[in-house]
Amino acid sequence: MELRPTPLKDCFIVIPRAFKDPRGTFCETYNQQAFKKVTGLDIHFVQDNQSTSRRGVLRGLHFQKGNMAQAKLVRAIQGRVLDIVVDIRNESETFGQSFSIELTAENRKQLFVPRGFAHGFITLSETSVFGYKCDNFYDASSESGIIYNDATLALDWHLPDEEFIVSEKDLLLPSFKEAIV
Ligand SMILES: Cc1cn([C@H]2C[C@H](O)[C@@H](COP(=O)(O)OP(=O)(O)O[C@H]3O[C@H](C)C(=O)[C@H](O)[C@H]3O)O2)c(=O)[nH]c1=O
Repeated sequence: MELRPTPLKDCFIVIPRAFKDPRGTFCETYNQQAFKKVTGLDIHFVQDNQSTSRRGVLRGLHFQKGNMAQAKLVRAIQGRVLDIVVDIRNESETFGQSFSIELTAENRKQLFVPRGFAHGFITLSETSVFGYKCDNFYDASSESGIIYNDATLALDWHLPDEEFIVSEKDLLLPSFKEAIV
């Protein structure tokens, strides 16, 4: 498992080793021992999620507040997505900064998103299957988020606006400034 840093504190990229042979490819997509060895983190993931989307579907930016905040290990199981995270930890040296990365089934890249980050992704391929591990359970009452086109963050989602498919719920998300108070 390879570890690569990102510009955001405590957020990093992991790339599991792939074993290729004439049949195809095998990799351990998650191994707690290997993850702890390369990251030094003793994370106890308790919930796995999976969503399927078509090109242009933009999910996020989401986070759970307070004690129900979730660290996530996210990846593209099928297809190609642009994944974006924002550090919303007031005390962090990278507070308010964002990072984006293309996650694809082919590049096997996974992004570790620590607690205190907002997370979202847009599907760039015709379809995507997106999988992620969470270290805290879903709690609807703790859900919050940031509108995807927040002027302060000015995020680039890599597709033209007219291609975006956003849920009614996400269209009502607050601005960055409203969300972090
Ligand atoms: C997240 C979640 C949702 N649900 C139910 C609630 C809704 O009835 C339905 C769809 O939920 P939602 O529209 O919030 O799904 P996404 O827009 O994909 O949300 C996710 O998208 C971004 C990218 C994230 O990082 C979050 O993990 C998560 O919020 O699944 C559950 O039962 N358990 C869950 O953990």
